[in-house]
Amino acid sequence: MLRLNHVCVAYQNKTVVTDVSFALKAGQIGCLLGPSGCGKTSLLRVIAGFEKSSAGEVAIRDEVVCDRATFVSPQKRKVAVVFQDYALFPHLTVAQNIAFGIHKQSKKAQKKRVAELLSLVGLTGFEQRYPHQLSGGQQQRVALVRAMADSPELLLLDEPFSSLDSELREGLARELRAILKYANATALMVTHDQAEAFAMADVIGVVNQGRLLQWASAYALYHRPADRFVANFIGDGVFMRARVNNNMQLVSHLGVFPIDASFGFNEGDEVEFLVRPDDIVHDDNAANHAQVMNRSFQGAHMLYELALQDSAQQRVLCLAPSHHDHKIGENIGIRLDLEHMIVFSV
Ligand SMILES: Nc1ncnc2c1ncn2[C@@H]1O[C@H](COP(=O)(O)OP(=O)(O)OP(=O)(O)O)[C@@H](O)[C@H]1O
Repeated sequence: MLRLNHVCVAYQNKTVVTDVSFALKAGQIGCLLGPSGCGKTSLLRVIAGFEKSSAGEVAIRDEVVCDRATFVSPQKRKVAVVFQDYALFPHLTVAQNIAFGIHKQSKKAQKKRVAELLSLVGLTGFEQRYPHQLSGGQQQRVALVRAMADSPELLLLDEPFSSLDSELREGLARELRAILKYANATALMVTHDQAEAFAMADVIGVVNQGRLLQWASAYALYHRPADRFVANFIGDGVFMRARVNNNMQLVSHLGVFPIDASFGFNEGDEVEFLVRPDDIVHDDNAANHAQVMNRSFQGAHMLYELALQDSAQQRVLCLAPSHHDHKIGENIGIRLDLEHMIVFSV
């Protein structure tokens, strides 16, 4: 449905997006995730046609809409954008806002479509309200269906939850996902918030400094990050120091672990491997001990920050059931239970 090949974006000859390629299938929800200023919005604007790429190609439904020789205007792309601030017209009612993009249809058809869309987002009966008479979440839902009114091929959502309270965001993200899936819409969202990306998307692209580092499911980003930035950005975790021995094993303070030859490391290499909080198991009988430096109660779990008893006093995180109530300063037994080895050169 959407394909980007080697897309670059530049403003006044300064490149801010470099060589980005990915594809979104019909009915999929994608998300571009990255820190502020990494180039996510620029990519979205190029896909919408508000900006031209400086190199590469964008295709929607196998039709090239932007390359060196082609530029299809935004109106002709069958793409709709939901902006950060919803941009609902304050002087129009909910029904008028939604019907705005389909005003060329008959009054009867408009009314039917508005009713259908309001029912989709659970706002039947809200037709005559004005935007200021709606909550933030309700306004966001109206903005979504207004964008969907003319049945676009592709929906683009630019930080759609950023003006909402943080407690609301994840719930609304899950709700919007259900609505988009029900409508079988193809959508691409940008955000810097990974909880939103996880709640909404089938496939997530992590962007940093204008480059797409990995395009994969949330599971793969968390468990098989392809890059050190992705490993650090997604989820919690720390990098532990280790050395490669002559049996292709990692020798670390928390034990010796085999590594795959495909990693391409040699004996004596100094490396770092990723340790997630759920890889550290609290075990009173374990040979290794660590001191509780900090703790935060998370309901079912307690997240401990622990200092290892090695010369560097490396820190690790440990997610333990919260009924194990250890105080700051206590020493507790831990062992490492790694499912995948994620190793990077130092
Ligand atoms: N119209 C413009 N002219 C010049 N530079 C721009 C323009 N728009 C964006 N930039 C620059 O391009 C880079 C990428 O910006 P972009 O808005 O795409 O990032 P972003 O990841 O969406 O950031 P945020 O999450 O803060 O919105 C930034 O360095 C920004 O300053």
